[in-house]
Parts: sequence; C-alpha cells; structure tokens
Amino acid sequence: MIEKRKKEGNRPHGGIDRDRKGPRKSAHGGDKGPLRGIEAALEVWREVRRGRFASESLRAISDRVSEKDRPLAATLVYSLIRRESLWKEIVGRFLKTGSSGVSPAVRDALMVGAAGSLELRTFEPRVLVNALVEWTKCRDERGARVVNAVLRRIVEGGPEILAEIERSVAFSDLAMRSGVPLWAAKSWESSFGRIEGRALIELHSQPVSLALRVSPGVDRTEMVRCLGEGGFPAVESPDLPFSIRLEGTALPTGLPGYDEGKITPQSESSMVAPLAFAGRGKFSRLLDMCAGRGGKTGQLAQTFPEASLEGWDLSGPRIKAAVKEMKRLGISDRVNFSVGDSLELAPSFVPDGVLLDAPCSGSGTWRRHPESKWRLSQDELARYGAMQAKLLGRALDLVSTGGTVLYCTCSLFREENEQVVAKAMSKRSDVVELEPPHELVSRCRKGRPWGYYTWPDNPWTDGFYMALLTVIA
Ligand SMILES: C[S@@+](CC[C@H](N)C(=O)[O-])C[C@H]1O[C@@H](n2cnc3c(N)ncnc32)[C@H](O)[C@@H]1O
Repeated sequence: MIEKRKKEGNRPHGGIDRDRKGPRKSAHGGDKGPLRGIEAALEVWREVRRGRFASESLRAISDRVSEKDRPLAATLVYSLIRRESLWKEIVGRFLKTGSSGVSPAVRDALMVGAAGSLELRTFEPRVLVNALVEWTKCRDERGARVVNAVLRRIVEGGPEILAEIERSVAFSDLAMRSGVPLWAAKSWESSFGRIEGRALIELHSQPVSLALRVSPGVDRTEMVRCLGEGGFPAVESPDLPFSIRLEGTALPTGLPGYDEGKITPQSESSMVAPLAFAGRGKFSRLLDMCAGRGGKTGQLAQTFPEASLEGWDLSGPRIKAAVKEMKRLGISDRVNFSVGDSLELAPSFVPDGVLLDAPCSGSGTWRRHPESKWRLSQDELARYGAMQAKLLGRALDLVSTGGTVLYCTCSLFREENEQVVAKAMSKRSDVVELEPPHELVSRCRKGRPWGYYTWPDNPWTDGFYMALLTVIA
C-alpha cells in the first residue's frame, strides 16, 4: 500500500486521466455536466499539492474541459485552496481512521467533497458525492466506499460543524474560517495588536477583483465606457485618479484597450508605489533592481517621461516578458534590461532613484494566490528576510548621495519589512527615512517604526509595504 502511494506521488504531471489504471475513460461513463468540472478540479488540486499554481494548472487543462465546466472547476478548486485547513479539520472529524490511513485519492476526493458540499451552492450534494465516488473507484476501489460513507456524513453533519466554527470566538477558529495559517495569524496579531490583527485576518475571506492602471493621455471615463461596452462593467476608482475598478477578474488579453497599451492590470496597492517617488521631484536615472515582468518599470517610465531606466531581474523569462511589456506600452526605447543577480550587476549610470520591489512571501496577495499561504514556513520567511536585507544594502550602495531608494514588498510580515529596513539602517549611519507624499500616507498604516502598509481592505487592493529612504552626505 505504501509503495503504491509513493508511486502515485512521483508520477509525472499530466492530463485528467493520466494516472488512472486501465484504459482512459471518464469516471462517470462520459457524462457531460458537473462531473467534468469536478474531475478537472481534482486534477488541478493534485497539481497544486505538487507545488503548482492553480491558475497555471487550470490553463494547462483548459482545452480538455468544456467552456461551461471551466468556471465550475475553478470555483471548486479555489474554495478548497482558500480554506484548506478548514476542510482538513472537517474531514478529520468524520474520518475516524485519520487521513494517513487512506490513499491520496481518497484524501483528495474527501477534501474536494467537503469544500464543494459545504461552501458552494452550485452542486447538488448527491451528484457531487456520486461523481467523487466514481472518480475514486478508478484509483482505489476499496477507498471509494470510504469516500461514499464519509462524504454522506459530511453532507449531513458538516453544516452544523461549519456553523459552529463560523460562530466561534476562538482565535484558531477565526484563522481557520478566514483561510489564514494559524502561525501567520498569530504573527499578525502580535505585530498589529489584538483588534487590528484580527481585523486583518478577517479581511482574508473577502473576494478580490481586478484593477487597471490607465496609461497617461488615456481618457479614463472613456475607457470605462469602452470596457462596459465590451462586457466588462467597470468604475473609476475613487482612490486613485488613474485606476479603473472591474467588477470581477478577467484575462488581460480579453480587455479592450489592453493590446494598445491603454490599460495595465495591477492592484491599486502596487500602483501607489511609484507615487512615493513622485513626491521627490524629478528623476533622470532610475534603476529597478527586481523588474520581474516589468509591471512597475512600465509605470515608473510613464510617471517620469524624461528619465532613463534600467531594469534587472534574475529570471530570463521574466525579463523577456518585461521587454514585451515595454513594447506594448510604447516605451521600449526608454528602458534597458539585464538578466542577472542584482547583488552583482553594475548599472550603466549612478541612479538618482532605485526601486527595490523585493522577492517576498507574497503574503499580501494571499487572497489572489491562495496556494502560497499553505506552502510558506517561518524558516522560509527568515530566508526571505536575509535576502531582502542584502538587496536593500546593495540598493543603498548604488544610489547617488541624496537619491531615493524605495523598498517595497507585497508582504504583511514585519520580518520582510520593518525588520529588513532596521537591519539595513543599523549598518549605516547615513541612511534616513523620508516621508512619502501626503495623499499616499493618508491611505496607509504606519509601520513600526519604519515604512507604511496598505491593507487588503477592498477587492482591488492587496497587502503591501513600502519604505522610502535616502542616503545623506
Ligand atoms: C516582487 S517580484 C518583482 C515584480 C515586479 N517589480 C513587477 O512589478 O512586476 C521580485 C522579483 O525579484 C526577482 N529576483 C529575486 N532575487 C533576485 C536577485 N538576487 N537579483 C535580481 N532579481 C531577483 C524575481 O525573479 C522576481 O521577478
């Protein structure tokens, strides 16, 4: 039995039927309808368990799932991932043998069944249970009986347990129902205090939507009208004069105006970062030390049309995407990119502004990318902190005297934020913090003591941290 499980875990990734024994067949005799969505959700969930992002896996199998079933699969798998620890807890209460006593196929079916039957109203519980039993039968004949029995008990008794957890005032239940790992919830409570920490945890059960940055020279009102006519209801953001808020999420390529560079999908928290520079007057040489796919590089270039820019990143594919992004925005001639380690590369100029959008845990974007939260450990957080401190030290070495360094992360952990700034400042006596522009500060929470946070307190804004520093003579 153990041997068999090991093999299953090691099998290469593949399509919906790949790891079934025997001839390829639908687990439900080729039925159309919800089963295909459920089967796809199971495949994606298994890929996520192996370290992939759900969005990536959904894309990879999209041509094997009918258009009608795609949203079903996505909704199901994301409900599972968002509150993984909650479903695990509920499954554990009904599975008397404990989850280590059953095969991975049984565990997967139970997790999908718990999330689907208790959170989503799209599924008729009987249909969902039958589909999961059939799916399990193809992998673990005996296990299918367990799935049948346990899921029927969950459908019956699960709502009461869920209601109990929803009502509970226990801190661990708050974390579980909000989909925040307990260790992270404790860390936020200790960083932000009891009331604020709990409020932050609760924000994690709120949905997310897409925001669009409007390029300079584009009429925002007209753009909103265009999007609406194209089937994407949108409104002008009351918080930022160049942001549009969509009602939901959408693939950028499907949006009117995207190909022409008129709009760029970006969360509002990330859009405010370049505003921190804007309060510091003019810049002529800007360095983006971790340019990634060029999201903020493009905005910096648009905000400072007179400046030359250089962008670096360790990842070749990301820099390739950044080059493409500059073309889309029509600013290719303004930015030079290099692939390499920012701790070693040398800029072609002495920058008067350095953006360090550091690699981080991404904890501020957990509502958008829920897989990452279950993978992160406190050890990894410490490794991020060490890397970020080195990168910030390098940014301060590179910037001109009197120049500006903007350090930012999409993390809500002090270990990646205030503590990194404190470490960098403790190494040099010539670094001081600058006050960002008032319109930015007024939307933020003060870090303790360094920097500012945005919180994920509306669907278009993520958790984000920024600290503006300068090197004095
Ligand atoms: C938060 S992302 C940057 C996102 C980007 N600024 C944007 O707005 O789209 C961090 C980036 O840092 C890059 N990175 C990590 N370590 C690096 C290093 N030592 N040198 C250069 N880039 C690095 C990663 O490849 C990743 O693209």
